[in-house]
Amino acid sequence: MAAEAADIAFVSFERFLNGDDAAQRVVANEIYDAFSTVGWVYIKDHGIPQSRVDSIFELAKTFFALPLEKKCSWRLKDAEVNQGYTGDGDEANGGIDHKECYEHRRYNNDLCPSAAELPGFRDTLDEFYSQCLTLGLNVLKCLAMALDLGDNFFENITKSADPQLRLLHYPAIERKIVEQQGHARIIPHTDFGLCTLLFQDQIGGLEVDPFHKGEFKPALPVPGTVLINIADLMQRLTNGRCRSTIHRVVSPRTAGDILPARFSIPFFIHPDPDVLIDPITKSQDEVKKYKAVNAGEWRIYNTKKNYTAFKESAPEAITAAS
Ligand SMILES: O=C(O)CCC(=O)C(=O)O
Ligand SMILES: [Fe+2]
Repeated sequence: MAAEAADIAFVSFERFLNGDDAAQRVVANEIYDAFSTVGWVYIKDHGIPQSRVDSIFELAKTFFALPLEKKCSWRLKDAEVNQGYTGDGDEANGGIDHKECYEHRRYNNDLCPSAAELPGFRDTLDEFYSQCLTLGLNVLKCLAMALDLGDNFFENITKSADPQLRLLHYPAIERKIVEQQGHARIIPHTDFGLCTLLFQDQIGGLEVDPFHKGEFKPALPVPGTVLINIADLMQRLTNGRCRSTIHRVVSPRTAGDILPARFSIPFFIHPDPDVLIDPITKSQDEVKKYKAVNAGEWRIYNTKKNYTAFKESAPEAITAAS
């Protein structure tokens, strides 16, 4: 059942972190090449120690192993805040996902287990969050360099941004349940912010459809790397130059009637809520492919759309702006 893996480039970030301006520009162009084709890149030598990443997976295991009742005491209540625990079945836009999540934020973080409830959880996640934010902003700086937007373009639109660090658990489950029509571990979707950092364990099952032809290919786990993918707002902002591509999590392409549990850790970067995402054009005759949208409204709209419980209250205004 081995399938050809998606053609996702590997870029070493060491030359960005320690190199001179010329070395940084080479890295920037490599990243841009990946983002403007498949929309995904593996970054290695990124500066976040593997031991830290491993410790976050351990925290996730501890958290999700708690009784459901306990996890529900931190249940996500408000799509506008989008922080806390989401149970299996509570989130999926147009299908059925078999997963549970915990969302961690830097400013709105009331539904986070306290040090007394889960020692080390908040502090370790806070530290990891800043490491992800630093790496993410550096990768965005690469994009700004490659696109000649001014090196600080993204820094300037993320000053008060409150990205979302997500711990994801796909429980062990019978293969035949996940493989029913309309079901998945996470159904095909694009992410809706600027870009996403994604750490995954060794189980597999993440697949990307790079050219939207319905041909999903595995995006294999590679230790020591982080996957980064472009999301919808970046596609809009770059007038389609960077591609937000469809992905899903399904059964890993291995034998067995029971799928083992899988854990992953995405970090979704969104701009400041008051920023207008208006496509950037490079010449006078380039036509804008997308309407301008307000980043804060976009985030709330898309979050509400995904949560079964909040769906009815999703504002209609943005639907017309696609
Ligand atoms: O679990 C994964 O590997 C992917 C998760 C994902 O695509 C998402 O949460 O948006
Ligand atoms: Fe995703």
